[in-house]
This record gives sequence, structure tokens and C-alpha cells, in this order.
Amino acid sequence: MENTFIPYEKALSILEEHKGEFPIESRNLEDCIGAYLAEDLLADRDFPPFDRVTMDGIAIVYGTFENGKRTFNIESVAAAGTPQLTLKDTQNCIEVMTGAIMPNGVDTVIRYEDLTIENNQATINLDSLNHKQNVHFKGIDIAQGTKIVNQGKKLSSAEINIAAAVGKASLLVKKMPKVVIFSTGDELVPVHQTPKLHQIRRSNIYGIQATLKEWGVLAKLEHLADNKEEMLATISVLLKEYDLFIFTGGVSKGKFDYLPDVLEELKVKKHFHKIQQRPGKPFWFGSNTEGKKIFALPGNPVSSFVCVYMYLQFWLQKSLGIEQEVLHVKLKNDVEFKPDLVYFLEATLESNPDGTLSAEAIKGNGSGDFANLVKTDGFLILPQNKSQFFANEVYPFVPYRTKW
Ligand SMILES: Nc1nc2c(c(=O)[nH]1)N[C@H]1C(S)=C(S)[C@@H](COP(=O)(O)OP(=O)(O)OC[C@H]3O[C@@H](n4cnc5c(N)ncnc54)[C@H](O)[C@@H]3O)O[C@H]1N2
Ligand code: MOO
Ligand SMILES: [Mg+2]
Repeated sequence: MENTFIPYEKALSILEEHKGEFPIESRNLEDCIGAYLAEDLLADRDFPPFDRVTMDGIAIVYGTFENGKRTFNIESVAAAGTPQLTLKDTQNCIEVMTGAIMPNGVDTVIRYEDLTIENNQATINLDSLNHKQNVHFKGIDIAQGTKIVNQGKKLSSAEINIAAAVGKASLLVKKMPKVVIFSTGDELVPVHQTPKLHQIRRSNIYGIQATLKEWGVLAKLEHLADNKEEMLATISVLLKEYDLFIFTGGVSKGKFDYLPDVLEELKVKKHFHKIQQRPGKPFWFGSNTEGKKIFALPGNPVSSFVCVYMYLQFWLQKSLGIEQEVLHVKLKNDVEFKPDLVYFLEATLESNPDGTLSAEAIKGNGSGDFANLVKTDGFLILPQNKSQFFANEVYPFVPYRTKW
């Protein structure tokens, strides 16, 4: 299929058509933060599992206080982590500690701050009490057997907490693909090296690797010179080892932009090459019959960065069965963009006192100006069918940093 120069929405639908299938693995709970849950989490017992004392103090029968009793003999002490006690005489009290199981026969807890304790007697210094106060009742939060977390959820510390509480020392999670990120180009030198005048450091791949790490995907870095034979040899070996391939550079019209040809020679089927967008127009995407997916991103640093957030992120979300939640923000400044392309424009994200979010577009010096990314927080998606964008209009925004 020759679907050259396709619109943004078409690129997304092709990516969705070729979404990945991620297997399931078991992982120690300590290593699950950020992973995608592949099982439902059920309450193995009531939450809380027993009537739990929530204040250190004494527990009494409320009716005795209502009948005018203020001073109680202390019968026993209920500590957290000890089996349930029973009040023997309804005119007495039991000292109770936070986290202890409420003793049998009592119903109301009064904290130490509201008591005077002398000679093994507690006197309540209050005129009124609430019946059953300071008790967290069995099952009030969640009943045994309830589904607490649905599979598919990205695990935050809240879910890790719950998993631990229901006795899961390990969890079934989605195994993320094995990824390799290639820089391509004879001008690129390793980060530790001092470049000659005509050289630059291979920075793109570090940014992409870091982004993937934030998304729970580990990636290895490789470099390819602008040499067709070498590219063919290296990629054909690594095609056996990795699931997802990300290339930066070598996909445009230059004499040494061999990558599209190399990939097709290696039987990777092209699904699209070039999108009606700026930046990132020459983005190439394909896959082979073994299900290996190839994202060949344009080399310009802002272009590859944009494609990672606009397309690779989308593809990962679809592969994980997650619906993308799109942030909408108010444009802060007027923008003009005449080409008939979707425009991914760098912008800062700000919160307003009225509870809305705004984005100030900060146009850099083109897709080579990756220093501009340090000044901004994400990309506005300015649609293709317009050329004037006015302050206070609302547009989608894709953040690349967590601001707050
Ligand atoms: N005749 C045309 N020329 C170009 C077109 C076009 O349509 N017709 N498109 C331009 C656009 S848009 C882009 S984007 C670039 C994409 O080019 P390539 O994907 O072939 O990338 P390269 O040529 O290899 O490199 C472009 C640029 O980016 C720098 N680069 C590459 N990799 C890295 C890296 N890992 N770290 C930092 N910088 C990197 C590279 O040195 C180049 O300066 O093509 C335009 N040309
Ligand atoms: O897509 Mo290129 O990224 O416009 O420079
Ligand atoms: Mg090129």
C-alpha cells in the first residue's frame, strides 16, 4: 500500500491497526510501580477486617454514659495485635489502643485527651458523646470479594498499597516489549567524546530512552553509521532479539538516508512514510511477519521527540488497552501557521486561578532547536484545517513532563 504523506489521524489509525500484543508476567510487588496490571485485585477480607479502634483511650457501653455514669473502673487493656477481649461488667471500661480490635460488649471509644485516669479509674470530662464514636467498622470501606482494582490499571503507589493489603507479594503485569533505539549518522559521536566541528553528540536516543523508562519500558542503545551494508548486517541480527525498534535519522531524502530501503530489504513492511505534520514529517512506520514493530523517526531532535509523544505513546497505550486521556488547555497567545499540516507546537503549561489550564506557545528555531524543549512542558496539537489560532481558544495538549 502506497500511503505516502498521510494525515495525522490516518497515522494514528494505522498504528492502532498494528498495535502490539504484550505477554503477561509475574513480578515482585516491590518492582511493580508503573507497571500495567494484568489481573483484577479482589478484597480477600473485609476492609477493615474487624471493628478497629481509631483513638487511644477507653471503650465503654454508650448507654451507661447516657444514664449519667462518668467514672469507670478499668477492667483490662486491649493492645493492637492481640485477640479480642470481652467486657465482663457493663459498668466498667477497657483501655483500647488505636489499631486494636474493639472488645466484645463495648461500643464507644473516648480518647485519653478527654479523660482523667487515677487509681485504675477513668473519668470522662465531656458532657456528650456520639454513640459508636472512634470506631472504624468492619467492612465499611470494602466488603470481602469486592473487585478493588481492575486489570489494565497503571500501578501507582495507591494500588501497590492495596495489593500488599490483599496479600499479593507478586502481581501479574504486562511484560513490556524489548526495545532497541538506534541513532544513525556519520556525524554522531558518543556522549563522552568531544565532537569535531562537523560532528555532534548522539543526544536524541538518550532522551527517547529516558522517556521510555518513565513509561516502564527499558531500551538498549545502538548506533549505525551511514553505511548500507553495515546497517543491513546489524539490523538483521537484532531483528531476532528485540520486539520494538526505534531509529532516529536517515529517513528523509538525503543521499545517505538508507533506512527505508534497508528496512524494506529486511522484509519489514512499510505501513506509512511521511505524515502531514510539522515537525516530524518523514516519520516511517512498519512491521514484519514476526510482529516486530519499527518506528523510524526523523533525525531532527524535536521531530523525533514529538513522534515519541504523539505516536509511540499512542501505540503503547493501544497495545496496553488504555484509552488516552487528552488534556485540553487554553491557548495564551495568538499563533499563525499557514502550511496545510497539523502543527505540534511547544508550549508551557500554566494553571490559572479560575481552575483552568493555559499553554503559552513558545516557538523555537525549528525542529533542530531541542534547547527549546527545556523551556516548555509539552506540545499543543493545532489542527490542520486552520491557520490562525487565537488566545483563549482551547486545544489538546500533550505534556512531556509532570509539572506539579
Ligand atoms: N530534501 C529534503 N530534505 C529534508 C526533508 C525533505 O522533505 N526534503 N525533510 C526534512 C525534515 S522535515 C527532517 S525532520 C529531516 C529528517 O531527516 P532524517 O530523518 O533523514 O535525519 P538525518 O538527516 O539523519 O538527521 C537530521 C538532523 O538531525 C540530527 N540528528 C540525527 N540523529 C541525531 C541524534 N541521535 N542526536 C542528535 N541529533 C541527531 C542530524 O545530525 C541532522 O542535523 O530531514 C529534512 N531534510
Ligand atoms: O519534520 Mo522536520 O521535523 O519538520 O524538521
Ligand atoms: Mg537525512
